Amino acid sequence: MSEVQAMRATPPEGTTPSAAVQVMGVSKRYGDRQAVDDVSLEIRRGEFFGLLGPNGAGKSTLVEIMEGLRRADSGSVALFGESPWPRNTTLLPRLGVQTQSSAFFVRQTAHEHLRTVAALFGASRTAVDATLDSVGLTEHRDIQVESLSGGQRQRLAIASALVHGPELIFLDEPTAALDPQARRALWEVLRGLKAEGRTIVYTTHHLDEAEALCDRIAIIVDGSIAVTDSPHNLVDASEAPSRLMLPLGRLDEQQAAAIPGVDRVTVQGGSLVLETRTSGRVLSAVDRLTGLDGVQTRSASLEDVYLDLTARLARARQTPGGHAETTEQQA
Ligand SMILES: Nc1ncnc2c1ncn2[C@@H]1O[C@H](COP(=O)(O)OP(=O)(O)OP(=O)(O)O)[C@@H](O)[C@H]1O
Repeated sequence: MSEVQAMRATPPEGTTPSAAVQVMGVSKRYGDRQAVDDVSLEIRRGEFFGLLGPNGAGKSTLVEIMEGLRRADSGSVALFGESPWPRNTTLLPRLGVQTQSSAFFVRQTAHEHLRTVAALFGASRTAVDATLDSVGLTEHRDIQVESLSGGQRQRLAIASALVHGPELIFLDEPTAALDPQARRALWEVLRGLKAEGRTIVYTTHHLDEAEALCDRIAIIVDGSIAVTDSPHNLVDASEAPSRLMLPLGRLDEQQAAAIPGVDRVTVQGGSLVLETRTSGRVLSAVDRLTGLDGVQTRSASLEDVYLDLTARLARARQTPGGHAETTEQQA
């Protein structure tokens, strides 16, 4: 038995074959930059799992290690109980991978490109047509890849990750170059894949789509997981403020700021915006002062939670020996 076969024959220690992805104590350093720092997480089969975090937080590095495209300095990864590293050809047909720098056969048309990718996995011509259609590229099927727009190319990269019907799909910022219609159309495709029981690992900077799509998310900051939970639980447990929007002219800024429970007052887009963590109390006060006609409320969103958490972590970093008081719910 070769050394490589011997390494594959033994699943990484502590693996649970029922999990789609297990990341166990993975670290990766580039020079003096610790890109991923002792990350552990488990993604269940059929789960839609989001990876969020600021630029340079280590998301792509972590995902590439999960995909078996990059080697971890330490720790291990198991996909369906098997190590993706060194290159594990038995796992490849079960994985769909779209990276930020997907490679294309640029002299081919969109349809030829996808047929070529499909042929590598033995996927059918019907699958090619259906996948091209699902990403809205049917009318561009005969255009050369190098003549497609950035967003169309991105859709082709997504199609290339999906065409062979993989069980585990990694999408790294798939909607980055998509227009709003294409973005929403992709959400529907992804919801369909989730309904079929596929597992999706999804990196995004769009907090609204993480909230709309993901069963759970992990927020990564400086190579470490700051929090892992469902978007619902994170928003529910968060201390991020709600916002009350009043039409301008009803109260001035001083009056609004004097209401007990109001943390901050700003003027935004024709509204006086009151941030509060006690919205019921503030609403009652606004009702007494000016009535609630035309008043809109917006409860905290995942974006608020994310901004609140990353700001607190950044402040904690700047304070020697400081630590952020987060609602950490490590997986
Ligand atoms: N091949 C590499 N060589 C050296 N440094 C790298 C390499 N790839 C990434 N880095 C560095 O590692 C850190 C993590 O980068 P990574 O691309 O994983 O972050 P990210 O969270 O995916 O960022 P983004 O949201 O901007 O895509 C960054 O500081 C980046 O500059």
